[in-house]
Amino acid sequence: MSLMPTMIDLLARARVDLRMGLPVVLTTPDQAILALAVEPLDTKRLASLWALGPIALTVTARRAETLKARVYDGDIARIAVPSSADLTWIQAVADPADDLRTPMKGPLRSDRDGDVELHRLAIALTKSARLLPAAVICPLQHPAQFAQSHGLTTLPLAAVAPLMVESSPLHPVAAARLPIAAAEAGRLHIFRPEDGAEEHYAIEIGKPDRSQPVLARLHSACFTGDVLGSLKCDCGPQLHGALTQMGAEGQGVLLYLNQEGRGIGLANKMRAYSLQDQGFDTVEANHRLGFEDDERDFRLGSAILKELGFSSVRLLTNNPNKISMMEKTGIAVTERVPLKVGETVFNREYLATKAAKSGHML
Ligand SMILES: Nc1nc2c(ncn2[C@@H]2O[C@H](COP(=O)(O)OP(=O)(O)OP(=O)(O)O)[C@@H](O)[C@H]2O)c(=O)[nH]1
Ligand SMILES: [Zn+2]
Repeated sequence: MSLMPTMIDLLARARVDLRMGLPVVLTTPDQAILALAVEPLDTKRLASLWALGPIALTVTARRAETLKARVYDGDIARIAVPSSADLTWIQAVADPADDLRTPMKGPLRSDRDGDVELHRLAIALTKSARLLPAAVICPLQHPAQFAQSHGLTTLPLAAVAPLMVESSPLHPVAAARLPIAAAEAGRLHIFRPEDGAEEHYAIEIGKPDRSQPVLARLHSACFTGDVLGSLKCDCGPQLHGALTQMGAEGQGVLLYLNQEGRGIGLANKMRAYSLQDQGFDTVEANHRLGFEDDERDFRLGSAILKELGFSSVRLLTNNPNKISMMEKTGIAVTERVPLKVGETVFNREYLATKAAKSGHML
């Protein structure tokens, strides 16, 4: 019995299944659906899905608004898939890449009435799998039998929903001394969540006194900025500026949270960049893709700080949401330390948009 997968294991498995283009079975006591992520969908699997019955394409309300499709279900919309629709049609509705070239996707008809909790779960799963937030869905009559005969992962809503809402507990895995350019007295700690999602890191500079507020930064991963030195954002200079300040003060802690692209993943961030090349700003691009402006979970930051023994911080940030999330999750912010570095001609508009639309302090 103890070797059987727990609900957290099944959730991790479902994320991988969706990324591979496999269906997952989602159930309540009264109904069941088969859900596949649109992004890795192929013609063979789509044909097998059609053989089961009518299909709905579930997208977020953000994407539906761009498509001018009716939203009857709050934060999601169920778009009826016409029997003439092929894979290209489905992917064009889900993916805004060609919106400007082919603006007319419709007329699109949205389903209404009925219970949509399972559709909402399907969208949450595609997001947590860092895929485009869109799923093709078909009702299932005999879910247990179907899942068993096809070898599919089944997630009962009641058991999995609380796991999707809570941040997964994080555990320290390993730590070692790491002298860096900004400070010879560096120590890198690795934290691993129980749900199989990305690991996160903390670089501790010096030996900060746990009874005092520590100079801290919650840095979200930005491969383009941190590693490649992209001029489109200010992440690289912020990362190095924060470490340099910690080095100069002789102590501090920088959390490197693997929430690339404000939590949408690098592939989706590149989709957003491509939309930005078409003239949309950073917030509009996220919305056209079907995401909120910011999909990050900053509770991770407080969990890691607590695990390291800190209870209060002097937070290096310009983002008021980071401060309120720290406070809400039990880390006192005694001071906000502004971090203004790295403005370029390429990121000036991006920084202005963050100030105008996301409440960033200039
Ligand atoms: N989706 C999306 N993400 C972006 C874009 N540009 C940068 N990012 C991501 O935005 C995040 C920026 O992280 P941070 O610098 O920690 O956060 P912040 O909200 O700017 O707050 P502070 O820097 O603390 O003021 C990183 O995950 C980047 O990968 C963009 O145009 N679209
Ligand atoms: Zn960046």
